[in-house]
Amino acid sequence: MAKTIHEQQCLEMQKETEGVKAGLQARLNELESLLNDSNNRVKELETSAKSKCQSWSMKVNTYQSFMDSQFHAMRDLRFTSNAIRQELLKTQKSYFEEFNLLEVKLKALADAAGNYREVLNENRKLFNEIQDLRGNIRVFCRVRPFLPGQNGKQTIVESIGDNGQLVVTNPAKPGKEGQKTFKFNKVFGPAATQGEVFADIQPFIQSVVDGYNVCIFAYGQTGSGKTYTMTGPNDATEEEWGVNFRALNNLFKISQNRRSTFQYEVGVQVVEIYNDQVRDLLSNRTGPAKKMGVTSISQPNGLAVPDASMHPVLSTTDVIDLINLGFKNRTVSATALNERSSRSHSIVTVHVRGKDLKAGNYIYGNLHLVDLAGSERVDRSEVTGDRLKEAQHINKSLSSLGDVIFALAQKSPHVPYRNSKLTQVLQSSLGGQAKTLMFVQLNPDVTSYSESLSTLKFAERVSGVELGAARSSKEGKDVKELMEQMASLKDTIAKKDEEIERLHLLKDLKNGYPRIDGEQPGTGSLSDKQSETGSTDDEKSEITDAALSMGTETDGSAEYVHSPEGVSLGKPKVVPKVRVLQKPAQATPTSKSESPRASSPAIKKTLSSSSNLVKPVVRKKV
Ligand SMILES: Nc1ncnc2c1ncn2[C@@H]1O[C@H](COP(=O)(O)OP(=O)(O)OP(=O)(O)O)[C@@H](O)[C@H]1O
Repeated sequence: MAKTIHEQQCLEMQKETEGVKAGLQARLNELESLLNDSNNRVKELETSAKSKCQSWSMKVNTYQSFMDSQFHAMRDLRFTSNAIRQELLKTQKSYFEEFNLLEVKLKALADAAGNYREVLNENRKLFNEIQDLRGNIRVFCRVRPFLPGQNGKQTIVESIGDNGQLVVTNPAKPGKEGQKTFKFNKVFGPAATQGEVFADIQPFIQSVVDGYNVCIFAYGQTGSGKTYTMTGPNDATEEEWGVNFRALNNLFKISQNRRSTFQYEVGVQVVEIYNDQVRDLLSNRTGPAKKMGVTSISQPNGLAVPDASMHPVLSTTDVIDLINLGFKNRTVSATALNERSSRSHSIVTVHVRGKDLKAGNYIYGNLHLVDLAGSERVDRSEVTGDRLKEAQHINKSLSSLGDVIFALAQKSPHVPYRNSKLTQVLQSSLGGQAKTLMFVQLNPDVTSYSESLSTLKFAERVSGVELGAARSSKEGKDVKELMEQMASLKDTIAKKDEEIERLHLLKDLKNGYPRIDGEQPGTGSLSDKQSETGSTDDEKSEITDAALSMGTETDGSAEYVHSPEGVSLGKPKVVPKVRVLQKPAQATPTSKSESPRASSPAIKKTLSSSSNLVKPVVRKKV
């Protein structure tokens, strides 16, 4: 039994052991499979770790090479920055040195700038003094070339000297006998270009910008080239521009050059004087032109014709447009001499106002550019009626212009500006500080000889008596002699001045006395008017008297030539004769020119002492 129990126990234990063994075997299997799984997993992990490791090592390599490159770049940068710093220090040093140098130079410049204005003013003064020394009334002569189709025409011009000498030959008297010599400031031959002519005018334009008044006018018979000189031919190219355009162009150029010191404004008026009436050629008005009044130059704005439209101009193109427009409106008519001849005086007035940018004050200058009407004699033009009236007005105004210039040159105390609208309009630019330049235009054709001679005599009268400062600065025997003559002439003039004063006194006393013929002024006949042209007003008589005292000749011969420089040709010791052909109307009782003073016995005596020297002429010929 015990054995059975034991056996049973053994069996149970065996069973139990087998059970445990089976369990353990299962567990072992399980563990084995787990181990296998783990091994696989480890392998997997190992593979993944390896690949990650590889990728990391690649990344590390990339990073390392990036770091290396950055390091190199940094090193280069450091080098560059060091080099730049060095360069900067060097530049700074050189800048510093240059700044110091600049400071020294700037200081010098500042000092120079301080003196600049003074030097500028001094230069301006000197420039204008040089101009004054040359004489404030200057006469240039220009000989027109023969026109196309005029080949083979005979010229009256014998020779043109560099010194302003012009010799003309009378076609009726060939040889030396028929030659006459004239002297001007300059003579331009037929080949002279517009540019060459302007080169001699330019200093006048500079004077305008410096605050002077300047008058440039062209005088001569119809077709002698007045318009060509002053404006140029129709549709002129820049080469052919006349004085007008070139003057304005130059004016703009000078003002531009001075823009750091002066600010200039330029305005233009264009008027014409026709039959002694002033018309605005740039007016917008339609219909009949408005009559314009002429004021005295004492007007604060300095405008002689305040009613004429004023056009601001900024460029030469503006000027060309305005002048062309103005000239289209000019009064022209057909004459026997020229198919379309200007019968009026055209005046382009340029007003210049310059503001001194430092001082703040203004300077004013004006420039009158005048294309005068043809100066030919009435009978030559074969005109009657209205044309005759035109011609008489032209004659009168041209004579008045001559008288004014003559009186100015004589330093006469009375300048007869009021004798014509022309001289009234130009008053601010004639006399005083003003500078006057006359172009004497000549047609060289022999058929125009007598007109040309009369033109030259007019110019001679204007220029020959001018007593500019230049003469007083010249040395030499001739000049000394001339100075003595001048002194004696001045004495004579002074005596005449006294006489004039006396006459004025008498006139005042006589004021209110009736005219001896009882005729009212202004109702005179044509001949009356011509007498008036030749004589009337007080100033004219005064000038004529003064002129007569110096010796008046009437025969028209030119034995003695007055030169603008005071150098005589031919007979230097002869006292210059002043030719006064427009004699006052001899105090004839019917003349409108008869003034109350002429009825005074004293005055009659004065006039009669000179009246036998001069014949009254229908056309004033100067
Ligand atoms: N220096 C010159 N060179 C070339 N042609 C000229 C010159 N001067 C004048 N002429 C020509 O001569 C002609 C007459 O000139 P212009 O019209 O200027 O005379 P004018 O004196 O003004 O006459 P008007 O009194 O009738 O106005 C024009 O055809 C002009 O082109």
